Amino acid sequence: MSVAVTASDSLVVRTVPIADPGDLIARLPHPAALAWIRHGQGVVGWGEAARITLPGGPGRFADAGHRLRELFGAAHVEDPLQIPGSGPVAFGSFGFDPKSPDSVLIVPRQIIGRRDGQAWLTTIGTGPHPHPLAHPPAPPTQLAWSDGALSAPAWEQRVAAAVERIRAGHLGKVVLARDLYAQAGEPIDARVLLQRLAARFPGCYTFSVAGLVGATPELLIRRSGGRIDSLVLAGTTARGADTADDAARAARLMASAKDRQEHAYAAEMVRDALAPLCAELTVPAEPRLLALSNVMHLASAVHGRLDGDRSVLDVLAALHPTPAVCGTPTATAMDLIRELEGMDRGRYAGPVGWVDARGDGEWGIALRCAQISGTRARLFAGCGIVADSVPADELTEAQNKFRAMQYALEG
Ligand SMILES: C=C(O[C@@H]1C=C(C(=O)O)C=C[C@H]1O)C(=O)O
Repeated sequence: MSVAVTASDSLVVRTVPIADPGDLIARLPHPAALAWIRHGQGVVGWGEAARITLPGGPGRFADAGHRLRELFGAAHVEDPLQIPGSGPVAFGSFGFDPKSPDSVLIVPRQIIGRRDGQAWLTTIGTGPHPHPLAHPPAPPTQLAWSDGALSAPAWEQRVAAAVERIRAGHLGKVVLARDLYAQAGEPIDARVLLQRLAARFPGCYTFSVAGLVGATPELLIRRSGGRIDSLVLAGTTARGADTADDAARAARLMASAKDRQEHAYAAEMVRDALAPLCAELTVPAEPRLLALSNVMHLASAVHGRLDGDRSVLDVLAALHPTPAVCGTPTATAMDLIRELEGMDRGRYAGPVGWVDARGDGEWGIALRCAQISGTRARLFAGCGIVADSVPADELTEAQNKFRAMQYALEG
């Protein structure tokens, strides 16, 4: 594990209320953006007061909590607001696979937050603060697309292999993903992607952490004081060509035994993982429909009240990976993903979000996203596979999910 504190060993943190800053993304001074925004509310940050990189292992969430308690515990904090997201905040993104060494937490030098009619600015670290650079965002140009680890037909064969394993009784569900590359003529500016995603998917969580940029509909866990919320998604169909087609597709999704089963695996695991941590927990008996501009999902909104003093990172440790992105049983599905996907997911399908010094925070599952490295974007999309899955349909579903980031890059 490495902790690079770039400002000062003991952080100096100051939060002040500010007038409504308007569009948070427009406030980001340069492409290395940190962001977590939904319906125009959330937190954005820039600069690095500290960066914590974590080795792999199932203990990475506990390690992260420990390092942050040390860092924030030693900080000199002035925070008259004392609300979720005020005071010191770390943006984070964890590797999907416990074997992945990619997990990272970044404490920015400056943060702007906006929620429920309140706005604040937090400055972290001593010394001069980086001045907003006059670096206006420019959209990507000359995009060239190519397959990632597997071509579409090769990936369909892997889905067929997964269906065979499921039918043979090895497991109930596995989520298989694909990657896709986009090469641009100039370095890709995350702010353009964030603007496009936030405008097209206002109800999703538009995020950017250490080059991982996307708009996820899936809230893994929000902690505000003792209260927690989660939105479990699994079971997907494309949007219809017109209103009648859309309504017919929605009705088919709600009635589909295959999609209901995919969803039940995920909702039941989230219930079972949260129950021992909660004094109160409500899980709906039936999923409802969540419609996005590219796809529709079956969704279960879960609410609860934590028992005892647990940080949002403690809850993450209990939840990740849910069957929405891994499968059932978890260990068998993780092994099958390693065997069949032919790629390392990196931080795709891992938790992404932020945590403050009180242990409040909001974390989604990093979906509908791409890893940006200079002029290249690596996009990811996956689908839940069960006994009745049809490989060609799963390929179409993955292509529909890719559309979010393809739009972010192409406009
Ligand atoms: C794996 C992804 O999405 C997940 C899988 C879903 C499904 O299989 O129906 C639906 C929502 C997400 O939980 C993805 O978008 O890459």
